[in-house]
Amino acid sequence: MTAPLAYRGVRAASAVTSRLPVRSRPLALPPPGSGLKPVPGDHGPPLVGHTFSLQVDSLRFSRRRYERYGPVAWSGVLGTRMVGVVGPEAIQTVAANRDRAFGNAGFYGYLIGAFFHRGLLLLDFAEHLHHRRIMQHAFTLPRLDGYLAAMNPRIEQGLERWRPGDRFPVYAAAKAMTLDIANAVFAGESASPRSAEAKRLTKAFVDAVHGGQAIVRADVPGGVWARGLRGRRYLETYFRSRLADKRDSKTDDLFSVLCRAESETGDAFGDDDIVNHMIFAMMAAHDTSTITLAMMAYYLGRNPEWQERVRAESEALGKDALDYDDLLRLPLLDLVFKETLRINAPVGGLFREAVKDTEILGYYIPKGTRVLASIYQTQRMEPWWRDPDVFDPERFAEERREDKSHRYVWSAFGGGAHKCIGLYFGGMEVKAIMHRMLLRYRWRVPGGYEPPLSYGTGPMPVDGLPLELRRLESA
Ligand code: HEM
Repeated sequence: MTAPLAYRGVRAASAVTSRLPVRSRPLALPPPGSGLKPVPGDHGPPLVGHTFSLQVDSLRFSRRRYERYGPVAWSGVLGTRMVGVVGPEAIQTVAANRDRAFGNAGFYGYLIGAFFHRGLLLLDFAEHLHHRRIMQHAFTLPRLDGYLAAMNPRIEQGLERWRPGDRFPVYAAAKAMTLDIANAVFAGESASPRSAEAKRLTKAFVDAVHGGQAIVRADVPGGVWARGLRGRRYLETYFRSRLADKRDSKTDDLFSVLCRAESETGDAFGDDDIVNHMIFAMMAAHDTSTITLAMMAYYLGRNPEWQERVRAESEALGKDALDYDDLLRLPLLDLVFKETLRINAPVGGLFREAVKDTEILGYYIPKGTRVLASIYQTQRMEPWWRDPDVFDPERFAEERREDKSHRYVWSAFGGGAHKCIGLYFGGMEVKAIMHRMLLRYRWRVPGGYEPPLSYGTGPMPVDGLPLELRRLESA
């Protein structure tokens, strides 16, 4: 299985642009007497800047930049100037946002606003808090238990459809399964995943997600952006046309729950809010869980001793379909989950825009500056992690707890007001699928294979991620 043509094209472009000379200069001069330092950096080649290098080899690019400029540096990326910041202190400044200096609407609006406008992550300050308080009610423990119960049969049917073989594309299979789960558990779509209705919904959704990752960010007919806009329009029509029924229904899918959700003060969502939140939440849940599941399978394939340990733990539980409480009985699986998210954070960074003049680690950040707080890079770099490229789940075990060195050294779910609202949902989904996968299959990575990763919102495999998958004798 080879990487798609588009990815190979971007890699070739990166090989060219990364060799072109660049001119370093400060982003902006700090106010005299402020004691602040100017942010160093360079735009990169005209127009494209460092877009290609960041997309095909984000880690190498960031490590080099760190060596050259330190923890705060600016670059030209995706048609804009962006300050990248690395390290737990810098992430904390941005995520905790104590001075209320960083807003989400500006940079996220620029990147994905055309497809996901007024999603929770794109709201700011008081309005964000108001919406979050209502949405929180869709993620309580009893709700999670209900979602898991609805998920279990879909997981079983999905795994049943897998055809083991020497090059089983686990990323593609995980994507099909999480999309099917999203249709059922989020949208409450009862149609079979093979029905025309479910396929249309899935396609619209996938197109909208891809739209946000387009390099050519314009409505060119037939282009990724244009397909994304079409997908968004379909999703709006889909959810809007079902709203009245959903408001009357008592079902337990997220769509229905959001229609009924109320904050402590009795506030509820209007129709537009529900449509916008549904589209965003499905996006936020989907690629993140899919990448985590596929990469977890990859690391377990490369580390058979860990695969056997977590399989033994799952077998000892003695049941296929998990309840929410069972997750506590799978501590080794939790270590593997955390380590996978450390090595391969699917949301690689937090995108913000300064809403007033401010500073990060003593560097001057003028109002309007776009900032990326780099989670992926921080989780993969010394001095914050020992042997950062080594898969070592036990670094999270009670005796070691390497993640305790700083509150933000492991921040795969972000932090502060916008911390992932679906973190327990995501963990539950990934673990429930992996648990059943361990009971049914054994797998390994074909000799020497390493997945080519493209960097969209975070690192993701581009080739389907082939594994040698075999059914267990006893399954
Ligand atoms: C392994 C899976 C997941 C990872 C790694 C992840 C990661 C993240 C991160 C890092 C953020 C913060 C982004 C920022 O501050 O800029 C975030 C926000 C968010 N996530 Fe997740 N996520 C995952 C799964 C989910 C799931 C399953 C859902 C929904 C069920 C979800 C819904 C959201 C929403 C709605 C936000 C915005 C929260 C806000 O702005 O208040 N995520 N996620």
